[in-house]
Amino acid sequence: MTVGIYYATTTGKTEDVADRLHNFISSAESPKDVSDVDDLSEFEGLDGIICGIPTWNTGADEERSGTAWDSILEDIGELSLSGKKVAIFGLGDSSTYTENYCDAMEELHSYFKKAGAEMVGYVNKSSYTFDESKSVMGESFCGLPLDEDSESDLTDSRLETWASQLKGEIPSLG
Ligand SMILES: Cc1cc2nc3c(=O)[nH]c(=O)nc-3n(C[C@H](O)[C@H](O)[C@H](O)COP(=O)(O)O)c2cc1C
Repeated sequence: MTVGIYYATTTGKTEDVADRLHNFISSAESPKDVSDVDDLSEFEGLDGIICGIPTWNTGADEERSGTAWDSILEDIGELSLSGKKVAIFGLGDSSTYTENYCDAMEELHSYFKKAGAEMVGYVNKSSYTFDESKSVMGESFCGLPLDEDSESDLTDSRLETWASQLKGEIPSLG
C-alpha cells in the first residue's frame, strides 16, 4: 500500500515543494526526481502517485513543462494504471504568466488519464487570481497550482489543505 511522490524541476522550486508536501503526508514515499526513474513500470506497483510539474514552455501545446516529464508523457500513456489514484501539483507564476498559469498540469493529467488512472486532487479555481490556464476544467484546476514566484506566502497553507484532501481521496495515505 504505497504512494509515491515524483517531481521534475529546472530551478529547484518543485523539488522544494515536494519535500514540504511530504512533511504533511509522511506515509508517502520520499520524493523522487522522475529523471532518476529507469523503468516507468515502477508506477504500476504503486497504489497512488503524486506528481509535481512546473511550467516553462509558455503557451506551448505540447511539452509544456520543459522538464524530464516531457520526454516520458507518451510512455506514461501506455502504462496500465487502472485502480491507481493520481494527483498532480503544478508550479507556475500567476502574475508574470497569467495567460498560461500552470498549463503543464493538464498535459500530464491527460496522459495519466489515458493510462486509466483515477485522477484526484482537483482544486477549485475561485481562490486564485489569473487570466487563463489550460489546467482549468469547469470550476476546478485538475490539480493543485502553486506559485512560489508571486504568492509564496500561500504555499504552506495550500499544501496543508491539499494534503488533507488527498488523505480523503487516496485511502493508502491514511
Ligand atoms: C522563461 C520562463 C517561462 C515560464 N513560463 C511559465 C508559464 O508559461 N506558466 C507559468 O505558470 N509559469 C511559468 N514560469 C514560472 C515557473 O514555472 C516557476 O518559476 C516555477 O516555480 C519553476 O519551477 P522549478 O524551479 O521547479 O523549475 C516561467 C518562468 C520562466 C523563467
